[in-house]
Amino acid sequence: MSSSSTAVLLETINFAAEKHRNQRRKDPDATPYINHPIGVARILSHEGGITDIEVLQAALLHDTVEDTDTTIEELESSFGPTVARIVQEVTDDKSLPKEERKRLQVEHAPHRSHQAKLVKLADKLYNLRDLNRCTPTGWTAERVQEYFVWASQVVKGLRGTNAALEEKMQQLFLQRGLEL
Ligand SMILES: Nc1nc2c(ncn2[C@@H]2O[C@H](COP(=O)(O)OP(=O)(O)O)[C@@H](OP(=O)(O)OP(=O)(O)O)[C@H]2O)c(=O)[nH]1
Ligand SMILES: [Mn+2]
Repeated sequence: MSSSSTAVLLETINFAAEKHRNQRRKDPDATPYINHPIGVARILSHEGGITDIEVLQAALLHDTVEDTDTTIEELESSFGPTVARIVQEVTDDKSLPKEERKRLQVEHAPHRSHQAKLVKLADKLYNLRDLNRCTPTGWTAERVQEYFVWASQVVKGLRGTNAALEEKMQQLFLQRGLEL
């Protein structure tokens, strides 16, 4: 890695950490939210073999627009049009009802760019592993299983994106009695 890409990644991690500063995960320990985007980028790099820095940056930033006051314009001026576009592609429209948002993820997944599909895949892999690690506060076993079922529908539309990540995802679905 060149020294400039190291600096770019640190700039990106710092931006995400500041934006998610006051957010926590839904697990009983209320883990800092930033653990999730860092883990998603790490899955892409360490397990998916991804070296495209803009994909790794988009992974670090992927929940900033959906879950904080960050705008796409802000991402574009700080990190450029490609990173901003990938984050836009993986951002749900929070003004829509939840059921509609979930349905649109399934419908749109096959039409996303390759870079956005990579981020989506790693996001789902992280969240499924997190559900196996511990149940979010207030979630029943049925809700956890429903998340797995829905995630398998989304991941179906992401097939052919990254063999290593899809193989690991497949194992998790099989453990739940689901086919991909
Ligand atoms: N498994 C797990 N998820 C947690 C936890 N804390 C926060 N989350 C977030 O919750 C979202 C999944 O919960 P849902 O109830 O289905 O979605 P919602 O937040 O939109 O209501 C994921 O958002 P997302 O990353 O935007 O992905 P997604 O909405 O595309 O699934 C995930 O990152 C946790 O402790 N465990
Ligand atoms: Mn996420």
